[in-house]
Amino acid sequence: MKTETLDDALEFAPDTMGTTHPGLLVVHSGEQPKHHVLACGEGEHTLEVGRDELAAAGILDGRVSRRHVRIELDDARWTVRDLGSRNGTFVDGRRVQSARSLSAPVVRIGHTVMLPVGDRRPYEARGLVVRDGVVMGSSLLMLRDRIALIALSGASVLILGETGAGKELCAEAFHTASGQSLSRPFVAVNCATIQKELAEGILFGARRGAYTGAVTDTLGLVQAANGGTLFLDEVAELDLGVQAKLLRVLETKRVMPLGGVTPIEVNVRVCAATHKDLRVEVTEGRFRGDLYFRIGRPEVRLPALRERREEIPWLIERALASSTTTRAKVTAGAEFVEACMLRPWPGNVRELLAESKIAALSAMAAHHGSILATDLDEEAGRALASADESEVDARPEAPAPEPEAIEAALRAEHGNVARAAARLGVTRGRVRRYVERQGIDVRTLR
Ligand SMILES: Nc1ncnc2c1ncn2[C@@H]1O[C@H](COP(=O)(O)OP(=O)(O)OP(=O)(O)O)[C@@H](O)[C@H]1O
Repeated sequence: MKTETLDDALEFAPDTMGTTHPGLLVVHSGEQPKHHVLACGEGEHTLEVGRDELAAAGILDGRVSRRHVRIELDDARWTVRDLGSRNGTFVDGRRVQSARSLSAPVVRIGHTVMLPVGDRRPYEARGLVVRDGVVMGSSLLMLRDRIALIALSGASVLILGETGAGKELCAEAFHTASGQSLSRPFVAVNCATIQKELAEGILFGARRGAYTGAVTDTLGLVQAANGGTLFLDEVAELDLGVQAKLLRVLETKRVMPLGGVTPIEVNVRVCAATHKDLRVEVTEGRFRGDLYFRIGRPEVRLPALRERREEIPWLIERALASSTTTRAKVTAGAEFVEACMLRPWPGNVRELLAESKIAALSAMAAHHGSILATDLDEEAGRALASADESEVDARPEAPAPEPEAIEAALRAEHGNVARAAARLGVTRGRVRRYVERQGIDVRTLR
């Protein structure tokens, strides 16, 4: 179901003339995160960017030439052309004269990182907000408005999203918008971590003597959330028997602790989250249909970090500011930000925050005040190795390369493990294990 909001007017469907509204989003410059939209002229699809255009947006970058780069959106393809600049144009991390791509590339000129966008209007209208340390680009701001509307309607909500993308923050936003935040409880539980045998006691409580070891009455999480919000993270992992009991609690607004005889009145709002498709879980008999219709609708989808890359420079800044070790001691260089924007981040915001801190420590250990692309761990933010990859690695017909060959490849690739592995035709894991075993410091090869 699509939740109608007043904000839907801001969803910017292509207008009836079929015109697009391309632009360029400056996301980082001069070691600082930015959020500036450079617009093509009305009805135009080409934009030239140089020192003056950036200066007009308040961005001073001495490494950008007066006429630097031209970016064009034509027939759903981006073309990026260097205009004879002194310091070059980089597209997805590689210096180019000209490049064409179907997906929007990461473009770097001088110390400035930019993202072309097919429709600049949401970025202009909503901007980017950092509130209480939470970074919200235009898609998150729209999502927050939707969640607020659902909360006000009194319904529950299901948040779909990958691990680390910020589902719990969305649940907190739901709680706050329900008008329940003032002294009302917000209780979060990760259903994947509850042992099946203990689940009922944990959720619904237990009376003394209900089972061996129950020496006192224990309060369940449902009762703890009474009057407020119960956040059921990874709800698809809840045992089927417990699902039935939870549904009953929600329908009757009464909970019966294990070993109890009198039900207790409870009033909780449920916000559930999962990275699975609950409809498939229902079809395949792992999730109860009746519970799905009670807590699985309406749903909102939290975009993965790679779908909202404009937030990455701001999140890196948050990561550095959140630790006294790194705060005001290192800043993020443009090439580091660019490298981060080119990785898929399967662990989303959680992973980016952690890896930014590690990179900052690496920069500090090397005594440079700016974090470089080479400070980013080779494996950070990359897709996790699949079982297939390890199988390939283990095949007898793929003999391990000689140590000399590995070291030569590492030297040729200046310590870059992924590129050395590609050069040797083996997996990254194999080269990385060799590096670890031999205690090779790849940074000395850079
Ligand atoms: N937009 C954001 N701005 C700042 N920090 C964020 C943002 N989104 C997530 N985080 C941080 O990233 C971490 C992971 O977020 P959260 O726990 O909400 O993710 P999740 O989707 O619930 O993850 P999981 O499914 O693994 O439980 C937390 O430390 C959170 O504070």
